[in-house]
Amino acid sequence: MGVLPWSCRCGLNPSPSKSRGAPARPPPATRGRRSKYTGQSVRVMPMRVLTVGKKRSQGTQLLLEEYKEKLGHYCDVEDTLIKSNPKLTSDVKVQIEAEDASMMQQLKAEDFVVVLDENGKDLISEQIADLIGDAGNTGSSRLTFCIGGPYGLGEQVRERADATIRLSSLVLNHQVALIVLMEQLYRAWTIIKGQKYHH
Ligand SMILES: C[S@@+](CC[C@H](N)C(=O)[O-])C[C@H]1O[C@@H](n2cnc3c(N)ncnc32)[C@H](O)[C@@H]1O
Repeated sequence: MGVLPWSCRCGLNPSPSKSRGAPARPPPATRGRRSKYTGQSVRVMPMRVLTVGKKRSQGTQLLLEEYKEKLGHYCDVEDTLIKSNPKLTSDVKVQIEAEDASMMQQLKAEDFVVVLDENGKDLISEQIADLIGDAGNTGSSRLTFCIGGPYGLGEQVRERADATIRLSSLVLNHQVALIVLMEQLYRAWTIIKGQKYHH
């Protein structure tokens, strides 16, 4: 059987025993389950998630509340919904610029800004824990995550980013991205605290 066309690009092969390429990630048994901050005291900064969008679905809101409560055991968490397409324009460029300006208004100089983008840096969960710990050492006073609307984030926010990360190589709906991010932030804190959630 020939190698599937996508296997060389992503490093995965449907039949690992016949694979010639390196796997995209190390197998779980060899992956570290700890962050460099596991078991250490980390400066706790409030977290905020900025999302561009319209009214959230009930399901998203329920899950969001659940993760806000879980995360709230470790740090203050705030979520802010930025109105999508405030100018009600049909020009995509104008829409992105208006959403970009609204998001920039929310960002303060003392924010450590993490932009979520499907082309961002690929992190494993332990590295999200590292990111939280590292951000606490920068002198920033708040950790802010930015999720774009249907056409993504604008130039100003992208340039303001202290880090740009991705949650998957797939493009996610902004509500899905929000929930995945919240779960990963909760997971990251359990990694820092050495708790049993992550194994
Ligand atoms: C529907 S996506 C927008 C996709 C659009 N192609 C773009 O240029 O960003 C809405 C937002 O969800 C977030 N998002 C979607 N997929 C993501 C992924 N795989 N990793 C991280 N964030 C993602 C990003 O913040 C993105 O701006």
